[in-house]
Amino acid sequence: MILDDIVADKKIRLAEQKAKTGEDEMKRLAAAYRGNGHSFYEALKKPGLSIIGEFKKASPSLGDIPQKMDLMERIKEYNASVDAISCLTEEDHFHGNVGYLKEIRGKSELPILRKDFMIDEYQFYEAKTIGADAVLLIAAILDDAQMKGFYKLARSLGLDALVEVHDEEEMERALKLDARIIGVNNRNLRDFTISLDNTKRLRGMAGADKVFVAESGIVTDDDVLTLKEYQVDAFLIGRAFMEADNPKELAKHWKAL
Ligand SMILES: O=C(O)c1ccccc1NCC(=O)[C@H](O)[C@H](O)COP(=O)(O)O
Repeated sequence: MILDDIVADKKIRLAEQKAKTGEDEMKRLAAAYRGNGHSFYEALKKPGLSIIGEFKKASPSLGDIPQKMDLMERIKEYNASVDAISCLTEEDHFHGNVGYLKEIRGKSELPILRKDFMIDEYQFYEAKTIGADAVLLIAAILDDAQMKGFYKLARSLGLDALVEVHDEEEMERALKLDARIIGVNNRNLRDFTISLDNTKRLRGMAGADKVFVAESGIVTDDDVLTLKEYQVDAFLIGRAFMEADNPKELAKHWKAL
């Protein structure tokens, strides 16, 4: 399965990174980081639909994604239309980089989600040093002890955690964790098929006190209207914005639907 390959490659990258910047040094840098603090949770929790606009250059399901505009231009579009930004920092399968997130941080006051495969404490300290406000915890690649430890670490660093689930069993685990932001991924990570029914099925399991995010496969007006009916707090949108000539107008249009 693709997740196994991604995690295996991530472990190799981590070993290389730690050889360059040791764990103690990364912790020191995280403690020394002075940022403005942008609340991912508050940005999604506020009344009305919130949109997280993603920046990605490639993905396993899409391959290389043609870039309609440079990153600077995209940041301007997102600054004028969305509520938070998601930046892929995974190198091997999404062609992401922590450098992109740093660039976004320098040019945006929106909260930023570090979209990566978080499997090691080191990445949380690094997320802090690059100016991220939130990290992704994917239930499918973490056991309960890891989820609990990483969630606690993220919060202790002042980072929010978007806990991503795909099915009922993973949702139960996210609820046991008492995660305050839960995302349902509509993409089946085995065959990459999309089903918005995932959000429909799982929405009821999370109470109204949770910030509920619908992730992936949101491309058409119908998708947006369907998901709005399910009372989600926020959408995470990658492909549609990457393919749009004018992501700002698209985000505004979808909010107004
Ligand atoms: O997008 C993939 O192919 C993928 C494969 C394996 C693990 C994760 C994957 N995507 C990460 C994401 O969560 C999406 O980038 C994000 O939800 C936005 O999705 P979309 O709007 O469909 O681009």
